[in-house]
Amino acid sequence: MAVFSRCSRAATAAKTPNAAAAATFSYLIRALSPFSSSSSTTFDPENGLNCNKPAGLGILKREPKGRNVQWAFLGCPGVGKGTYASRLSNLLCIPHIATGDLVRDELASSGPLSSQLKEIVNQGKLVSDEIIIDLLSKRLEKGEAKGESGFILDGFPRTVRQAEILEGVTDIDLVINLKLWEEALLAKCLGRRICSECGGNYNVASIDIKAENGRPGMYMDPLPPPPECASKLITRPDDTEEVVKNRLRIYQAMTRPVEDFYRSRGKLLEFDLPGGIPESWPKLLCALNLEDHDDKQSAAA
Ligand SMILES: Nc1ncnc2c1ncn2[C@@H]1O[C@H](COP(=O)(O)OP(=O)(O)O)[C@@H](O)[C@H]1O
Repeated sequence: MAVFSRCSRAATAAKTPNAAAAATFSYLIRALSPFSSSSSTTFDPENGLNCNKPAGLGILKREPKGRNVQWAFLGCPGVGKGTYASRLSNLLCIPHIATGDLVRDELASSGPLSSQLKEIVNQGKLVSDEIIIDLLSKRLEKGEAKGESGFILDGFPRTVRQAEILEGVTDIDLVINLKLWEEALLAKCLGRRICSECGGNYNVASIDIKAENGRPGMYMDPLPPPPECASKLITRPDDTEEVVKNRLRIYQAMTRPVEDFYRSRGKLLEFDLPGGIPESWPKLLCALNLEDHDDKQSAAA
């Protein structure tokens, strides 16, 4: 609650995004910089990636800043931000923080924001910058208390104002912009299933787009649940056709400009997904100058 008050004060007192940032994220400056040495993944120009896992890990060759990575994923609903952010989080041993998950946790908690959020999310609209920053701040604060540092953000920033606030308090290393053909996005959102018990994410959609007009075809296998989850699958209430189409429209209006924000700062990595996980994961690793010698994740795709 203390963080929420600080956030509200900052939002009303500050006139510019950066001024708002300084107040709103004041504790984040303490939380994120300098990085704690207790973390599990660090960039080291001499030795590359230093991770607790002893062998078979990626060797990170870029961003030798001597601290944990701070990356963010951009991309339309259904593109696979969660899938690839979670894989990179496992590989690099840094937290994957999805603001959509924070919103859903808040919804499930029946806290004071719950009914307000339910209406917004179920219509496919964006939650206010103040609320989302408050949820993210609390998550980072909790992580800091556990010794976490560095992060892979998924679903944040989604507005230029969020990007400005984030940029005002920390130096994001890289923003990965995942791209997929629009006809696949809708099908992937509609095919999304979640295990109500373990929270695992699966997809029943089988994407088969035929080649046409010089454009190659694309095939993406479904991502079936393991037998123990098969009878417990649920669909997100905001994954209906009408709401997904609205989310796609809102992405174009509100989040597309965030791409330009990072492009102009030389931080945007554009990545066209070539297909499903087996084709895309190795190519993404390559684009990031990462290696995964112990790629059990693809086998479990
Ligand atoms: N950064 C954000 N700003 C505003 N609203 C957000 C943000 N992140 C998540 N949300 C809310 O949570 C919902 C679900 O987010 P997410 O799981 O990231 O969806 P998607 O699969 O569409 O990328 C969004 O439609 C929006 O209402």
